[in-house]
Amino acid sequence: MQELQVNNLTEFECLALNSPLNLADGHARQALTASQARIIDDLPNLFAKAAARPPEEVGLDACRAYLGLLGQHSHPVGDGRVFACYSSSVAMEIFARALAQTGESVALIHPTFDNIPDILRGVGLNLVPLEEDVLHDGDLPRALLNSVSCVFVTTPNNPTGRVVSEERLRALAAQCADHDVILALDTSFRGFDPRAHFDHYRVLESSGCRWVVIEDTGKLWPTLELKIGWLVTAREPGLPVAKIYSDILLGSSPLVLALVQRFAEDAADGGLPDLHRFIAGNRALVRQALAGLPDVDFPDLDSRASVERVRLGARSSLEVWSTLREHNVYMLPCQKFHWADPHEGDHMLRVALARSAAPLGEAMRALRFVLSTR
Ligand SMILES: N=C(N)NC[C@@H](O)CC(=O)C(=O)O
Repeated sequence: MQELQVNNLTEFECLALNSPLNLADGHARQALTASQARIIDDLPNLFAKAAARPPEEVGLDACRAYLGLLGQHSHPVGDGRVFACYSSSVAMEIFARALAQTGESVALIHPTFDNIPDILRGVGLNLVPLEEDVLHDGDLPRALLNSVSCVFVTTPNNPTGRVVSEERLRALAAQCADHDVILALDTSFRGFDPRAHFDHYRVLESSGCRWVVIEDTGKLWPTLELKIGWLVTAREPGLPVAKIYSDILLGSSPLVLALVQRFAEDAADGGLPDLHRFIAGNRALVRQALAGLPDVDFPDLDSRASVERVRLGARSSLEVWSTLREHNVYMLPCQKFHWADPHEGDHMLRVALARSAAPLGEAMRALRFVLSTR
């Protein structure tokens, strides 16, 4: 069989897109709840209302609803430094292009989803891996901060689910201020973990550091990729973000913004705790389905994110992935999360949890079968 050449995690995810047993991407693919289905049924009305209002108003209401849902009350919405993009990756590309005009090196959390290092390298930036334990254990080394123009952190991290605490964020922002290093946060998974709902913007705005935050509505709700990535900046980020945003976008769809607002309001009305219980139930299903298999365990016991890593002992994640594919079941081998040292991921898979129980259960039975025969 011709050797399959897969260049990044998203290409692994593309291979899975048409399978009913796609547990590869971290996008929300569970069934709509009843209240979410009512919002979708109301789309014609949403369309008419969004069309009749000034786009800026629609955007402000959507951002306030979403960030307010997640505890981000000190967000600078309305201050000309919140940029709505079609996705968080578009927001990241705009940030990366702006950053590349002012600096050369970025300390990037390791491991993390590989489209982040790929986007940063794609604009010519050099990357220095920032191991999670180094990030979480205390102040960053001065030598590191003196060698980069930006520290880029995914929190909660993907795939580990580790969250930067309020105390750690305050200390990290203070260090970045002292060294005049930009602090960038990708908060795409924040919706799943209440530990990430402290007011990050209050901490950042009072820190004195230059900062950028990328918010992503795309991981929470099954809206068929109708989502917004917000790029939010400090008052004076020292980056041409507005200029590069205008090079790429005039703005995002008022209909999508209005949809995000309605889903955020539904989440505030009990939907978010329900979602947390749903993901926790799926995490328990995964761990129960694989219980008792020799050398199989779960490295991220404290994670609340909508993904779960499975450690496979000496089994090769690529071989397991290939065998699962023969059963039309897809997950993610973890090598490419370890963008600076892929072998660290040789024996781990990532399972997507934002899926309905039936396909998740069927895929777990297939995974248990494959692991029990290796
Ligand atoms: N632009 C890209 N590559 N999008 C894929 C990304 O959203 C998937 C993801 O983040 C995850 O599966 O965890």
